[in-house]
Amino acid sequence: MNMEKVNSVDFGDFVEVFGNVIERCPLAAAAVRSQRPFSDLEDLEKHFCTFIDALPRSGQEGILRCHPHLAGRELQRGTLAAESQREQSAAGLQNPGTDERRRLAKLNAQCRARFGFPFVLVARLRDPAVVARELERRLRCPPAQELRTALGEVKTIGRLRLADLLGADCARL
Ligand SMILES: NC(=O)N[C@H]1NC(=O)NC1=O
Repeated sequence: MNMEKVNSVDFGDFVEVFGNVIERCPLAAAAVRSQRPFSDLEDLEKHFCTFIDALPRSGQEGILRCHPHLAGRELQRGTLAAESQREQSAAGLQNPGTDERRRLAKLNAQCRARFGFPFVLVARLRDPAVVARELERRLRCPPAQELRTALGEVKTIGRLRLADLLGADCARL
């Protein structure tokens, strides 16, 4: 898919295609579309980042809360959004060993209790042991730092999803 196409599709198609660049947040795509025309992938990505940065803290936390748990029940059931299912499966999180599953569930619960939102991390670039180690490290960080880290991960997940959509000849457009 080229940028000419991205810039010319109608609102409904744009939101349909880019509606999960930020997990379960089609509002981001709806807002970004008004910034057309986009010059290239980086420009489009920049507008998604600007949308996130402009939100009040409550909105940024809301974005994080829209993310499914890493290695959670939805992944085992196959009910995640297609992108999440692919990313978490690529990290080997679908079939972790029993100990690893317990460890991740405990870390997820501790994160929710401490920060009020789930851990968000670019799953496809890591494996289960690295994910668990990373979560243990982040659990000890101050809340403001964890919010910044998690939003940085959301942006990277979004950049990779955009690259997938634009790199592939998107059949939905
Ligand atoms: N919680 C969380 O990080 N979820 C995700 N990360 C990722 O790369 N895909 C996801 O679904």
